[in-house]
Amino acid sequence: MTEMGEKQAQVTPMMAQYLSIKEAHPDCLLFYRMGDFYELFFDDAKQAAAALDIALTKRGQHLGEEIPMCGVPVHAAETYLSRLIRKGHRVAVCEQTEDPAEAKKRGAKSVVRRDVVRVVTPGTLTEDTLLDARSANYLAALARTGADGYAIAWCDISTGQLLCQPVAEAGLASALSRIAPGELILGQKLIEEGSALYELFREWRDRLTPLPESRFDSTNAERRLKDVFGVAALDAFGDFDRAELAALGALVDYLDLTQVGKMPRLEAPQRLATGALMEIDPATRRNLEITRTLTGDRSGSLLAAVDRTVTGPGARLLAQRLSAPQTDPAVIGARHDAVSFYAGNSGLRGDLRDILKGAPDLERALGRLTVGRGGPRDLLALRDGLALGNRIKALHGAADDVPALLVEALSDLGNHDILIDRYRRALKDEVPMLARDGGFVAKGYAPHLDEQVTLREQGRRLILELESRYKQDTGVDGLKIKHNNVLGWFIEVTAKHSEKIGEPFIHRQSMSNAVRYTTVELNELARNIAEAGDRALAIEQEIFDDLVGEALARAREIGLAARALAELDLQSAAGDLAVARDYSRPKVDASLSFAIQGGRHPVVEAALASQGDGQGFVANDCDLGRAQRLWLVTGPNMAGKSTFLRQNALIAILAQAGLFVPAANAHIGAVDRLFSRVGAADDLARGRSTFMVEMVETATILNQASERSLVILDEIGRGTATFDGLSIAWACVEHLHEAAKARALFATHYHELTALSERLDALSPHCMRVKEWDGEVVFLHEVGPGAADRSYGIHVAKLAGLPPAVVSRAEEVLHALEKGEQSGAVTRLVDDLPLFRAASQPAQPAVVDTGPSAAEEALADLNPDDLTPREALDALYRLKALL
Ligand SMILES: Nc1ncnc2c1ncn2[C@@H]1O[C@H](COP(=O)(O)OP(=O)(O)OP(=O)(O)O)[C@@H](O)[C@H]1O
Repeated sequence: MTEMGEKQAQVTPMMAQYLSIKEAHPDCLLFYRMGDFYELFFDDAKQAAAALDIALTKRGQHLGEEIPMCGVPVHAAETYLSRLIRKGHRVAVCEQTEDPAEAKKRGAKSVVRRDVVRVVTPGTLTEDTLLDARSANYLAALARTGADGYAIAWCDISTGQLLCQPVAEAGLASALSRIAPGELILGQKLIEEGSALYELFREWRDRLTPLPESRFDSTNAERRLKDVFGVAALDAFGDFDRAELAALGALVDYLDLTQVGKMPRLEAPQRLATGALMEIDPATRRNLEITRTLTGDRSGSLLAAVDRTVTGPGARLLAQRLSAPQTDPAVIGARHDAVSFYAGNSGLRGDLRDILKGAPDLERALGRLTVGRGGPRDLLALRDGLALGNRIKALHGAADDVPALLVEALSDLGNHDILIDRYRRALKDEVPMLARDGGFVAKGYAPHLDEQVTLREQGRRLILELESRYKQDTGVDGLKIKHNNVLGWFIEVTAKHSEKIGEPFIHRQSMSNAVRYTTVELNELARNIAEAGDRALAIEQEIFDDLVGEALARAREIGLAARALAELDLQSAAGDLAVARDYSRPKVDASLSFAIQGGRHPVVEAALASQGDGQGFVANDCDLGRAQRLWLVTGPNMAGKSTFLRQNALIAILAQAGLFVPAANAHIGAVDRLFSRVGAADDLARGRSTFMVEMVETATILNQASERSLVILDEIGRGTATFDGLSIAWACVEHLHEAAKARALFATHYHELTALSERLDALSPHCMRVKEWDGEVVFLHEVGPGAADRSYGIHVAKLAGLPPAVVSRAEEVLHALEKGEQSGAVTRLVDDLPLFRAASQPAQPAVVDTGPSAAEEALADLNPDDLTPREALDALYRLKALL
């Protein structure tokens, strides 16, 4: 035998099994179940030990080398899993799929059968401990076909919602940033270097799961989808193109692959029509801090400022609505009706919110049950969540004029009395996490279970009796009958009493200070107890499966009720917000108007209110009607330009998401796309400077904005030399006005741009008001018509604590530059550009010492006292001629 062959022959049967399972899951860490542990070997062990900071040990040898190993206890596996998933790993969980006793029957050396039962990936999580209760976790698939272009399909496996939409290549970034998937599966080719989308996917690289192209085959996909939904044709769900089918099919396929045959409950796929949602590109989404701030926190975002929901599902629905504002005035109006209803019924709203505060997360409980990972607590969640439905329906029973959206939600709560009643009878109020621990079925529900429980308890009582009898018989008072997992039941006495122990005691174990025995009688009792216990557990497991089965048979209805609870939470929370913060109902229609009266910034206003220093937020109007659709906003630094711009964009988002808005009045012609260019950040990871980022974002806007769009541009061009910046800003304003014709707010320090209002009819100059008081500047935060004349930058610099010497020097320079303006020595355009004025001053001629000039010499020769007036005049003429 060759050396290699010899080594291979040394591979133990268990290692051979491990290696073949591992080979089928090369991209995952393999959690290999051994008793009470999941063990990891070889490279997996090294990676996991480093990621989890646990000890790396060794176990036996493979091909002459020691095998690195680490392990995590099964009972604590979730915590370790969550850490691995967060660090970007995928984990294949491999369980023992037969009883070790069965394996033994095949021969002493046979290995227990094992199989991967689940592949844990970021987009397929269902455990509460692995998920954030207030944000959705989407798994998305992106497909491309030659004829139809791209499509994205996505689902939340804990809720079963399945959506898809066709997307143009240019819209991919927006769509992905809206969905924000926890995991994105896509064809390998799309992310190959050189692919047109390579750049786009860099941003998502931690969440990508590339798969072979064959998984995106639309014909296979169609077959698979028909299978999963049990239909002969998919037409009933909508008219899907090939790309959509491919994306949906790949998604379903991947679920099957990772859940290993336990397909989660999926609702019929819903198709999002093009144009149904307000498009918000990734930069705008980020900069407007809709669901997260620029630093990635929820707190400080628009979502956090307006979230008054009291349940996890309600919060998730709100995040989803804010991420995807609608464009259809009818859909939006229906939501506003619902908010209006709760805003106007404070008693009902308060009662509803009190009920909802105790609501369990029905959606996620159902999600876990459908993939076979549920436990008794999930059944309790169903029981209690569905029971709330009845109370909520009763609460609304007496209300008048309940709007359509809420009527539908109330009807979706459904009638689950039979299930609730059965669960009430079947389950205890305190139940363990896992069904296999037993002890969750209520007494009286199943007599044959109670019998076994009684037997088990009787057995325990008999053991106590036995203990006191043995104490008497032996005269050893300290004799005890105990139980542990290794020995089972045993009798224990301290070592010094051991000589008093004889018949019928059989020695089992000697410890340093105690000796353990058993007896035939105790063995008998123990066996009875164990058997009763096993039988009880088996019965409980059967009951559990039965209860789960009943829920799964009604999964669609329970899903609807869960969604309805989320909707009711969201709408009543929105009503509460409207009242508490004085938000009003916006009018959204198909016009092109954008008229906000008394608008406020939801986040800044809330922040000022919480500081409570009496400095309230100053409300401002904004009217981008046809005649003045482009506002040019000038004003000093710190006067509130950015706040004003952003507040109008946020008001549009809130209104179209279906919420009320922080304004006295708002009339908005539905915005189809929202663009912003605000703030500036380097994108060094992509090798883009601040100015480059600014220009890329500006280019997107100018290329894509139309008259239905809303554009906010803050200080375009400030990142480069003043001339360049002004020219770019100038051209952008012209383009927006003439070509895109979008409703737009343009904030700038280039006051020169206001001159454009003479030529561009719909350009309307506005400025932030300030008051000068005793040499100090007071910001009024008020927007009014007209243009600002100064920037007060030095004033702000002083407020910011620039050293006094620098501030006074800056004032000197400014003064000199302003005086220079009157010299008329530079062109008019340059005059208006303070920074460049200095550079453009004509250089002073260099002084070269060439001796006295002829005129100077002639002058030196003159003696005024000797001259008559006539001679003096002649001399003057001579001198002039010498120059
Ligand atoms: N309408 C308002 N009411 C009350 N305070 C406001 C208002 N608008 C802005 N502020 C306050 O003024 C601060 C500065 O506002 P903002 O950043 O919008 O100014 P800016 O004009 O864009 O400044 P810069 O030109 O320096 O970027 C804000 O942080 C906020 O606290």
